[in-house]
Amino acid sequence: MNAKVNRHEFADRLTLADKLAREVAAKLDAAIKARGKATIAVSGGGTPKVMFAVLAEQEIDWSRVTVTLVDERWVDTDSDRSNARMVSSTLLTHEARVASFLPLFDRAHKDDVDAALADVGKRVDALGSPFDVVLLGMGPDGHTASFFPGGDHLAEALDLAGKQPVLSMRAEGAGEPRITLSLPRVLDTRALYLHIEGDDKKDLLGKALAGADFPIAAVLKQDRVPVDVYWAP
Ligand SMILES: O=C1O[C@H](COP(=O)(O)O)[C@@H](O)[C@H](O)[C@H]1O
Repeated sequence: MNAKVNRHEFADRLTLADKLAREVAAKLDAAIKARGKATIAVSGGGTPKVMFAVLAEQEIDWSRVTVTLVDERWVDTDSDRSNARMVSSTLLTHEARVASFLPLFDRAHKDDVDAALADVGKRVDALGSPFDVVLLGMGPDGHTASFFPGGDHLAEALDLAGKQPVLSMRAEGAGEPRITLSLPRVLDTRALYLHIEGDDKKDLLGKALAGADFPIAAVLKQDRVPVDVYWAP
C-alpha cells in the first residue's frame, strides 16, 4: 500500500511559503465555513518559520482555529529548542494571534515526559478528529514528527492499529526526550502536507519513496490520506 503523493516544487523558499500558506489558509477557511471551527497540527524545527509568518497574515477567522503541534522537545517554553516557542513567535502573531493553542509540553510534569502522556493525550483527544490540516517536516535523518530512527518507542508510534494519541520518544539524534503524536493520529486529518527544503532532503525523500527504511517512509506507505509534498531548493 502506498499513499497518493502529490509533489509541488518551487523555484525558491519564499514562493513555497506563499503558496503553502495560502493553501493551508484556504483549508482552514473551508473548515470554518463547513463546521464552524478548524484544527491544525503543525511541526516545529526551522523549516516552517517563514511559511508560518506568511500564514499568520492570512485573513481568515482565526478565533475559530485551534493550533497544536505534531511533536515537541521536552523543554520549557523559555528554551530556544521549544517548538511551542517557535510557533508562538511566528504563527500565533498578526491575524493569527487570536487562534487557540494547545501545547504538548506540560509544565506540571516538566521532568518526566512519560508522566504527562495521559493528560496531554486527553487534551489532544478533546480537539476531536479528524484534524483539518496536519503539517509535517522532515529531519536530515529521515525523521518526521518525533519518529526518530532508533527511537525507543518508534514501533509503537508507527503502529497503525495503535490507540495512544501521544507517545514519548528518546533517540540518540533527538537531543532531549520528545513527545509526539502517533502515526495514526497524524494521519487522522482531512489534509496532510510534508514541507521540506534543500537538495539533501529531496534526495532522502526519493530514497524513502523507493523503499528505504527511514521513519518518513511510514507516512508515504499508508493509504489513509494523500500526502502533498512541498519542496524548494
Ligand atoms: O526536531 C524536529 O525536527 C523536524 C525537522 O526540523 P527542520 O529544522 O529540519 O525543519 C521537525 O519537523 C520536528 O517538528 C521537530 O521537532
